[in-house]
Amino acid sequence: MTSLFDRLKRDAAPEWAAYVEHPFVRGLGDGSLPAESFRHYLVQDYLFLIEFARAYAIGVYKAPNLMEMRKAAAGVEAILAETNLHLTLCAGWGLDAAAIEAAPAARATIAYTRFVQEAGLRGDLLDLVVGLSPCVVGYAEIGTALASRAPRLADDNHPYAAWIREYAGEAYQAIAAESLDQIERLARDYLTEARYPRLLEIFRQAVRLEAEFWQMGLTLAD
Ligand SMILES: Cc1ncc(CO)c(N)n1
Repeated sequence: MTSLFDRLKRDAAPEWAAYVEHPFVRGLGDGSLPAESFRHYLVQDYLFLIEFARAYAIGVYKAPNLMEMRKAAAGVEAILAETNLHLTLCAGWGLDAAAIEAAPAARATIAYTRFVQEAGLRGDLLDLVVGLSPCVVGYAEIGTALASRAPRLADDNHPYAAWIREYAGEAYQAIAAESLDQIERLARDYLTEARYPRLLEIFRQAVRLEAEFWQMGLTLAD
């Protein structure tokens, strides 16, 4: 049987392609992305991760049992740990945590984080994890694709090597695999055909908001 995640991805195929093959992603891969766009994106992504961790934390509250509660808590930890990459890269540009946190959130950042928080508050844990899945699973897919394609990644001349290595790396791939397991586990207990269209709508919107996040970085939008 098709997994819930594969079904969602197939039913939102055009939106998924627009996300994982966005021009920003192409620029990351071949190194042609303007440094200014990457910096704007990364500062916003730091702000994103703080609010995204808050969305994950809703999963701790919504967990139907202790095992799911522990998994959700580990998810919060993993998202918060991801900010270390951002702090390392930002330190190279003379930006510390206080400076990044003082930056105003862009509308794309607010739209995406508030959308997933609200989907989780309104629904159950399955609604929440479906809304969170394009993030972790998508970046794992993008990281793997870029690492296999990117020229010059082996030497350190590639301007975005650290970013690509982080998301292609074993630790991040393991987090994405956990996330997929969690969706399928919850689907077994809570998925009905009647609620599938609503889950697809949450998924589709989250994927669109991911593409808009890249677009915000590319165009330096506030
Ligand atoms: C916008 C966005 N989506 C996904 C991830 C992966 O955690 C991230 N860091 N930022």
